[in-house]
Amino acid sequence: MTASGLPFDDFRDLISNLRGPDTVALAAARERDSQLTKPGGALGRLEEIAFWLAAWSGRSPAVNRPLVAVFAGNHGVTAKGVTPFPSSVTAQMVANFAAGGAAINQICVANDLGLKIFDLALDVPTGDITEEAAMDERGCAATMAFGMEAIAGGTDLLCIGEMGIGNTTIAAAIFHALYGGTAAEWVGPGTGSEGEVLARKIAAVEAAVALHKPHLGDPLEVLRRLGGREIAAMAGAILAARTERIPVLIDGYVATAAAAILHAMNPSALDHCLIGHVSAEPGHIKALDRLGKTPLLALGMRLGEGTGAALAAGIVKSAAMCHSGMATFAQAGVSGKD
Ligand SMILES: O=C(O)c1ccc[n+]([C@@H]2O[C@H](COP(=O)([O-])O)[C@@H](O)[C@H]2O)c1
Ligand SMILES: Cc1cc2nc[nH]c2cc1C
Repeated sequence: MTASGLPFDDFRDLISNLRGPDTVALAAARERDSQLTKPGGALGRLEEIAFWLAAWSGRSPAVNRPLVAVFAGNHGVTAKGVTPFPSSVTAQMVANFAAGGAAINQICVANDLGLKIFDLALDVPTGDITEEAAMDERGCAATMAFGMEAIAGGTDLLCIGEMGIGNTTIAAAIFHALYGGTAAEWVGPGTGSEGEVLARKIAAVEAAVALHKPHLGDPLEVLRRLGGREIAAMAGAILAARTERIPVLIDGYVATAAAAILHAMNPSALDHCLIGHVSAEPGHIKALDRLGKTPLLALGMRLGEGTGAALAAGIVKSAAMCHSGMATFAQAGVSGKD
């Protein structure tokens, strides 16, 4: 935070001055790929992933310390009856993550990924977005800064995930504010809302966007007013990864809402990110279209926790291993094309 400026000023500066891809590392990766023992292009999107790793890490493609960061927050809007589960489940699931009992724990073990959980003042839900701003500017900026620290321990592939009862309402409000359309277009079942709960969810998203409308031209105001702490922290983590040359995998509908805030500020802000999977939440594919992103996986999942990103990390690891470990035609004595 600057001594004189407003809390958001440093983020605005950072986002408007992002560095681009490392074109030297990218060219070297393309050159090596052309020599590997396979027909050119035969590894399909795995080759593109290896090039993406080179461009955004600035090194030869490698994934040695992949990390899943899961950010957890609670939301005042749950008072409006927008989700079938009580907010207490957020802290209970954080305890389950710590004990190793959640889906994300198993996927991390299966793919040899590190896992860190960041819980964000779960006892103090953010403001109910249908009545007030979720956060004040200082709190929102401080939470983004906290998210930036997620990579302090070091990683070379960051998977972004979240846990927060009520946060599919929050994500829908963010997408509705950024991309327009109707509230109903962006609202889906989340953990399983239907009937009256779903109707209240649509009404809450409509009411929140109407209340804050005059301020929603500024994406950081969308984040502050309609977001939540885990959304702000994910935005901070994605941004910090860019400045530290760490490629990022984004999870589902909710994590994508955090990414969309950065993209609205600078359309190149997500160039170091791939989308791990498309969630079953119906608004996700529409949001990905707006971001110009093609997800790696489509498994009908709608859990959150970073599970879709973590599964995709297995593919990214394989892409890096093929690139770094395969023999060249010359090394293996395999004949090239006539
Ligand atoms: O990100 C997704 O694609 C996604 C889709 C459906 C549900 N979720 C998870 O479900 C929780 C929020 O759902 P809800 O119904 O309480 O708004 C939260 O913990 C999310 O991680 C996440
Ligand atoms: C049990 C449960 C686990 C979750 N993991 C992510 N969101 C979740 C929501 C619920 C309700």
